[in-house]
Amino acid sequence: MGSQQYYRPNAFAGRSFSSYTAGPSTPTIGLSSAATQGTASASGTATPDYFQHAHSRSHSLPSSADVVSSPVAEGWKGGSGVVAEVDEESQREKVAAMEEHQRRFAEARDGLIAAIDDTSEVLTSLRQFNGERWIVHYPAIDRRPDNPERPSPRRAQSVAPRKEGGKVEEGSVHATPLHPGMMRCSTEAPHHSNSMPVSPTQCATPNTIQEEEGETREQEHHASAVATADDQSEMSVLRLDLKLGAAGNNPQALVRSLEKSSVAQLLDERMTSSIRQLDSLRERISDTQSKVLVTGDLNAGKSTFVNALMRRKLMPVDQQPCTTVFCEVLDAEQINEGREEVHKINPGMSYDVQNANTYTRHTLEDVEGIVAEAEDVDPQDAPLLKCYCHDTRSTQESLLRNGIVDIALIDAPGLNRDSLKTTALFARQEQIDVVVFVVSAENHFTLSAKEFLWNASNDKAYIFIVVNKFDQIRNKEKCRRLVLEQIKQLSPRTYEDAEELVHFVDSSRVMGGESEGDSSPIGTPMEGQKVAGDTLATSATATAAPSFSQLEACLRDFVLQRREKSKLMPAQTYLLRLLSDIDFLASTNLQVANGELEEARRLLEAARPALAKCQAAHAKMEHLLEGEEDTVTANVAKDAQEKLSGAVELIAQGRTASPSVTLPAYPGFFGALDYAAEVRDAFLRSLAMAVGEAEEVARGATTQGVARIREMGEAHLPTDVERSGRVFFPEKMFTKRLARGSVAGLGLGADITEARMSDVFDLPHYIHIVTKGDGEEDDVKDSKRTVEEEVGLISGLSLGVGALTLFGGKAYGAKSALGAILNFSNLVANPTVRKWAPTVVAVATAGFVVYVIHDLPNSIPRNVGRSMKKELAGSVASGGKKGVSSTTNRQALTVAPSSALTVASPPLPSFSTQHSERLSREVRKVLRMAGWDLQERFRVALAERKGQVDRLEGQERRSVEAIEWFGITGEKVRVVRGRVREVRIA
Ligand SMILES: Nc1nc2c(ncn2[C@@H]2O[C@H](COP(=O)(O)OP(=O)(O)OP(=O)(O)O)[C@@H](O)[C@H]2O)c(=O)[nH]1
Repeated sequence: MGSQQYYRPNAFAGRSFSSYTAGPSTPTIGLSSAATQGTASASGTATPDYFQHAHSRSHSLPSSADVVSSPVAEGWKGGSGVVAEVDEESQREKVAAMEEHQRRFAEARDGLIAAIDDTSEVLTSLRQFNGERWIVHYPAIDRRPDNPERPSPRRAQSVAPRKEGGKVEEGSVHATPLHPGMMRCSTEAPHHSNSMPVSPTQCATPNTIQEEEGETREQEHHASAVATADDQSEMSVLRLDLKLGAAGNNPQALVRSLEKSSVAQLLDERMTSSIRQLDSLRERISDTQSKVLVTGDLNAGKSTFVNALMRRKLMPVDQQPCTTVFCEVLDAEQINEGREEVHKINPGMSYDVQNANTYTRHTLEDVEGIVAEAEDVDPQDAPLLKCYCHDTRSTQESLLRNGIVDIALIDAPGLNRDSLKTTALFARQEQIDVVVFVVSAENHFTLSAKEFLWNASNDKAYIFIVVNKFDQIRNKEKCRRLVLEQIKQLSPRTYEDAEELVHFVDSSRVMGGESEGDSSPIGTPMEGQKVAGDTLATSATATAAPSFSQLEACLRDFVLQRREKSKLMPAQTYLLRLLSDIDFLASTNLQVANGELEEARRLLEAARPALAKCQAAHAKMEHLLEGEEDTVTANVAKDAQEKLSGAVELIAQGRTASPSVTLPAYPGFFGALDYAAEVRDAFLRSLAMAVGEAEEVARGATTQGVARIREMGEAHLPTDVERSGRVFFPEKMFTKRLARGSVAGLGLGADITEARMSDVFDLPHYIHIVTKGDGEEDDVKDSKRTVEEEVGLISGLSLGVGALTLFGGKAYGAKSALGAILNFSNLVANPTVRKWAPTVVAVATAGFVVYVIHDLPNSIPRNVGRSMKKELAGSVASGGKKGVSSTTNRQALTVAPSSALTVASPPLPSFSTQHSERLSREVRKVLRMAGWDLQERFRVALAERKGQVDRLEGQERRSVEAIEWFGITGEKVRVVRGRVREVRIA
């Protein structure tokens, strides 16, 4: 066996690691037996250098106990010098193997620590990615059978597919060969973390073949644990524990029913707890200390056993149950700067040896008092003691100072109903590497013991069992058989390794043979022991019986081997499971992201052109709408203007604006004024008819406009956009005319219907005819003439006629009057005329009056028409005197009472302009509404398309990012996973 070979646990099985030097300060080969030491010195093969280049805590040759207990050594005992040389060679090999073992342990530990750090980093960034940039998909969502588009990502992508019989299929990327045995192991995953590779057979028969078999078995054992951790068909560490409500039986259904964000939130919590777990694993594997919990039935001799291991009386021993505290025995030399003392942890404090506030100091002698004080305390509140003491034995013999690892021995209270739970909880703590169960050979296993063992073996698989007080048993074989049978039931694994793990001893004998209690004070080193630093001189009383020495040797092996198993393997198993989960998550999410990217790009191929098309259609439609609105409105306005202007012209000529309205019959001279009123009414009705006709034309034009807008919608709106269901009712248009209460809603004042004298005798008109000789009037001048002026003209003309008769008279109106005077003067200058003038004038006047009266049926409509035309023409200037037309509704609102003759008023549009504006306004309103409806549909369609494109672009961006992220992460995880898988735990 060369120094390069891997450490093989079974090579040491049945023997011991119990021979180590005290460290670099004592670089001698610490042979414990004087004879062996002598041989080693004589041969001169043990050089100090050998240990110095290796480990600070190097190991040496086995102790005498080893030699005595080893079957090989038994055969060599008392042999020749050749035998001694072989022995020396064998020890050297052991040392070399142990060094290699330590090196490999450190390598494995460092590898796992690095993997823990990497995994923690990956998890942290996954959490961050989950929260900020991507909702991590939980595999159960995507592996639904009803979604064939998303095939289930194969969990075992990096695990060898298995065929019938456990053979590995070709193309497997898994390096570890799988075998039928693995299937069984797979179902017992929890135990593997504590699995003990040493078989009883190998312990008893250390031949080469069996060692090799043992090695193979060990490798397989480890491989199976690794494969089990790797070969998860479901999520394990990051598995969501979904057991809620009706869907509790079907977590996948529950996952699907939950929002993805809720699942991601649950996953985030799971990842957070995994990060915490990684931290604690890191702490645990970095911790150089191993904890050994000594527990068992009441009065079984636990304290005696601890004292025996320490070779000094530390814990109080009594025939009555007495231990009520958890007392952790530690090496003062290594941990407490060589000071022997007891730290009683203050309740509720987390112990820190550097922080004196977390504990109170006591002496070793105080332990008995503390234990006595705590007798009535609830086990849950049992004090925790840290008991620092020297173990003055050599590293070859001492469990505490073994030269490799710091060990803490914990003396726990005896199991009874009250303390069972507390101790069971304590035993399950991850920090506990080994449980040593002390049972009295006299009582075997009590109910509490069975319950504890049953539970503990689930968690720890292997329990170290000390059957104490064996000296009290007469029929030892029977006792041994019965106890082993019980162990077989309670902890099968322990039973399998019974030779290593079950020891029948008499602890009290180690302590000087005082099985009925020792009266020596607590803390007293045993006879033959000296204080720390002194060379050990083992006395006859301090030498344990062979069976106890063998127990110690096995316990040391067990603890040291367990240390590696219990510290590293859970970390490796956990890491592999976690990394497998992350890898699974990464590949699932990679698939999902690829699917989403593909989907986003496929949909974008259609969505982007659809958006562009919609935008273009919208722009075009806006332009068309504007044109349509303007065209229809302008046409309507023009038509109305023409129609109504024509109507007003007809009225001005004394004709009705509509053929369907006829003038009333003339009632005679005495009814002339009433006739004028009826004519006015008829004209107004005809005007209303004309307005109605203009409105009808506008309705038609609007209906056509609305239809064209609808057609525009049909032509340009995307096909998937719902069309407007609005129905246009043209008859609802123009229900309101200009002013309520005005005549026929024409926006005219009520006084327009009232007849006036000028309707009957339009003197200014007559004067105009007389003076100008034509029937036309100066509209502008007339329009400026006020009511008062007209009244003056009428009276002036009457008076003028009188004056013509009387050749005298008063002043009469302006220009016409002056013209008359001039004509009259010319006539008067002629003597013939002067002679006949009165007669001629009288006849002419009479004839004129007769003519006027006779022409009234014709002149009244004309007078009324002219008058109305003026009123309908509107005002053309502002700030002028208010005319008759000021009585229109609009002017009535803006012009002050008649007393205010000069007011600033806006120009009043004509009747036809008002109505054409009104019509065009309403038409524009209707068309705008129709257009607005279409615009709104376009707006919604555009927003939808824009939103869809934005969403898809976001999905595309996120998917690309996720693909990159999960690709890199998956790769990283696989690398870390490969590294973890390669870690070989001895
Ligand atoms: N004959 C014999 N007596 C023993 C042995 N070990 C312990 N005793 C005696 O058994 C009694 C109880 O021993 P302890 O060590 O106090 O037992 P314990 O399990 O620590 O007791 P609690 O912690 O109080 O449950 C004492 O009187 C011891 O002297 C042994 O191996 N042989």
